[in-house]
Amino acid sequence: MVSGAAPYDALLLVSFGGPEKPEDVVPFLRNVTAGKNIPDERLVEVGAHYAQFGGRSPINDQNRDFLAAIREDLASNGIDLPVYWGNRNWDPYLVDALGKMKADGITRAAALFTSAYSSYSGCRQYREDLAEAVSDLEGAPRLDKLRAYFNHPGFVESNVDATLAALADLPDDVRREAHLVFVTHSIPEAMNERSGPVGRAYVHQHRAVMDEIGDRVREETGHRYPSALVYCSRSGPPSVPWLEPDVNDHLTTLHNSGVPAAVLVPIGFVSDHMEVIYDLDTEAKATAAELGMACERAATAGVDPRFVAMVRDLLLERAAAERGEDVDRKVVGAVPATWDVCAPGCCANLRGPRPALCGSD
Ligand SMILES: CC1=C(CCC(=O)O)c2cc3nc(cc4[nH]c(cc5[nH]c(cc1n2)c(C)c5CCC(=O)O)c(CCC(=O)O)c4C)C(CCC(=O)O)=C3C
Ligand SMILES: [Fe+2]
Repeated sequence: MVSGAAPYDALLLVSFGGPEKPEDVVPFLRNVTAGKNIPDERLVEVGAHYAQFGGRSPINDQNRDFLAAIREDLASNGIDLPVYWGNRNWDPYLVDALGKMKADGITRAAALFTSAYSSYSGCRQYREDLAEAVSDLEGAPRLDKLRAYFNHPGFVESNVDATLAALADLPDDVRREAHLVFVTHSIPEAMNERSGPVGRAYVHQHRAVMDEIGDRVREETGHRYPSALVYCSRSGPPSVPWLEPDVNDHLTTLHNSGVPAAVLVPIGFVSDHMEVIYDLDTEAKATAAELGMACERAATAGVDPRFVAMVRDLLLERAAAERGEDVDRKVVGAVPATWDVCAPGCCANLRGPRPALCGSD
């Protein structure tokens, strides 16, 4: 059978994983922070965030919904391809997913990461964990990572509509004076310096998304909302510089300069992860309430049909490229489509080299 997905015989959804019950929280945090320089106080603090939500992260349920939506989208577009799911840090683990794929006779799969941007944490670390997962698995399927999709129209347009909807939810009398506050996960400055093939891709890619959303919101509303890129979820010791400003500090700064309203746009997250429901919906919303600022949070891409259809588009694009055909790589904004195969040293591991899949190194 020749399908649009050839040479692939499967799709693998690669994600972070999260705890599903209180007893999972400590072992999950140990998995995430093994070998990382994260202070104990930070772990206690993050453990309390999970406890506040019954010890259950929303991320796995969101991936289950995403998988169901991807399967339905592929099937209704005539693409008969099994879809698997594995996580770096919690059950179902990557090694189990790959074992199942091998047992099912899968030989070559495309992999979609639930991270839209280039950085060690969002790309190479996943590639390293994939390499580790196949290291003891003779005959494991070959894997190709689908390109970073921060600037794919399916991702950006979902976020544009979510921003417009959140603006519409602000009180009428403050809407025109609102600021857009684009939020992503903070990372160490040194990690940003080494993101992508030439460095700083993490911030550069986020800025491109922020600018494109700002332009499209202006087209729709006739108003250019002032914007900033800010960060949440800083960890690591205080002596190590991470990307700033923190979202709470930024809201305070806006308030002090007389801004009465803000829309939080979590462009760094593809669904409502713990960072979104805790750092934004709980903590940042409380900061805004204390300041007396109106504040709405835009929805994440989640299972927006455009975002789900993007997965099919990226799969078919890469499949065609692997077959040696010319491909039309859909992108919006100022940054061109990113590479299919990561170059040597792309998103360098600052702790030293570890084997990684899906790259030329
Ligand atoms: C760039 C980035 C993404 C986005 C890309 C992607 O999506 O992969 C991301 C996603 C996520 N991060 C998550 C959770 C955690 N991240 C931590 C720690 C860290 N994250 C970092 C960066 C990122 N992280 C970094 C540089 C660290 C320091 C330690 C290290 O260098 O690795 C810690 C340890 C405690 C703490 O320090 O906060 C936890 C618990 C969850 C699950 C959430 C849920 O349960 O819904 C998700 C999706
Ligand atoms: Fe994280």
